[in-house]
Amino acid sequence: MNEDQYMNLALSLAQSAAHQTSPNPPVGAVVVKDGRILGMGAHLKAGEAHAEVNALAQAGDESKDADIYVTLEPCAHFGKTPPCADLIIEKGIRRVFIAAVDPNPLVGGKGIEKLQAAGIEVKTGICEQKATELLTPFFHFIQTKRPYVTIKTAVTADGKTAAHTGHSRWITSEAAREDVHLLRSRHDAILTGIGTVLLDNPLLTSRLPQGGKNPIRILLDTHLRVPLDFHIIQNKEAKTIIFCAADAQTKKQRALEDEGVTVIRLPYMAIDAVLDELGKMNIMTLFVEAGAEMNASFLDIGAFNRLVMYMAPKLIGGKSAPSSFGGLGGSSMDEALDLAFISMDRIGPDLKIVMEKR
Ligand SMILES: Nc1c(/N=C/[C@H](O)[C@H](O)[C@H](O)COP(=O)(O)O)[nH]c(=O)[nH]c1=O
Ligand SMILES: Nc1c(N[C@@H]2O[C@H](COP(=O)(O)O)[C@@H](O)[C@H]2O)[nH]c(=O)[nH]c1=O
Ligand SMILES: [Zn+2]
Repeated sequence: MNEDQYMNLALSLAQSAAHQTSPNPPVGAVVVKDGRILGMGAHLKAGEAHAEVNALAQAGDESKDADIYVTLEPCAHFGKTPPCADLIIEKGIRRVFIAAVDPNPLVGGKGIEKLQAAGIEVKTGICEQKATELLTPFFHFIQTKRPYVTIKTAVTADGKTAAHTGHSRWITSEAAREDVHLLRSRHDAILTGIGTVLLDNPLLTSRLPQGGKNPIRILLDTHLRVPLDFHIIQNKEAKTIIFCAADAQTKKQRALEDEGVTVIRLPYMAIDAVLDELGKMNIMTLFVEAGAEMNASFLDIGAFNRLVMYMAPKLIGGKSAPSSFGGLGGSSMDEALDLAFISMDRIGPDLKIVMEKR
């Protein structure tokens, strides 16, 4: 195998645990000597061993004079775990191959410096594009202290998210809806608005045949209008946090808190303020599954990173049927927000289109 193949193996290890390392990045590592793989590992949980530690533990004493392939620059600081750069030096590794450099101000470049100072040969940029894609949410979170935001919308081919009556179940197929649940399980939190809750009474859990983590439910409900008997309050399979305005009823807040709900009052209900709060809670990835008005408030300030659109080959029509983004909207196409198409896949009879904001 060549450098790229070993790095691709490390990347697939990182990818396999990508949804469980938050707020740490997903990282994979492979230890190789004379064409033989001596150890491989991924970072599995924040606060636990880093990928390099797991791979070097497997390689044991044979690590001396071996090569290590790691998808992110080895850390050089004491976080919850000791620095990987020191361990790599201690184990007598000969060469270190790195995919992406860590933008974390604590780490960036320091790991490489330490390794080179110890006479270890370091080569960076192997499969860098793939590694950077996988690390995008983490890099965004580290640099902005806000979650990486994915908006999901399900539309008919004429762009509607419901009939003009509000009826919407279902637009997309079982298969597409299961894919949504997979996405939910890959996110730390899922956000919706009181409009969607009053219309759909959603559970917002990830109900997958193979199981999966339930994201924390985030509800923006300015005046605490959510009925106490709704699923988002009564269902205890996931935590629910409600953001409301400073003048919301304290009686209702107490009743919600008695149900185990966390209520956070904001001086002003704005997406920026919510994202800052979620960043402070170490929520690295946020999934927005809401209605046109909520989506429009994210669009107005460009506060999202990715848009996942599920499109069904159906036409419903209706001049007042809702679409994915409401609000006032831009007044000329020059004001349109430019995205880029990242992928387009078929899921059952539907399309899954992923776009990213540049
Ligand atoms: N109407 C459709 C969707 N509608 C999604 C709604 O916004 C709402 O989040 C869901 O109904 C949530 O329900 P629960 O969490 O499963 O209880 N989403 C989809 O992907 N396809 C559709 O056809
Ligand atoms: N997960 C990971 C790294 N993560 C780096 O270390 C920071 C977390 O440190 P700690 O709190 O000790 O877990 C994280 O913000 C990122 O900069 N580094 C690595 O060498 N290998 C790993 O597998
Ligand atoms: Zn480390």
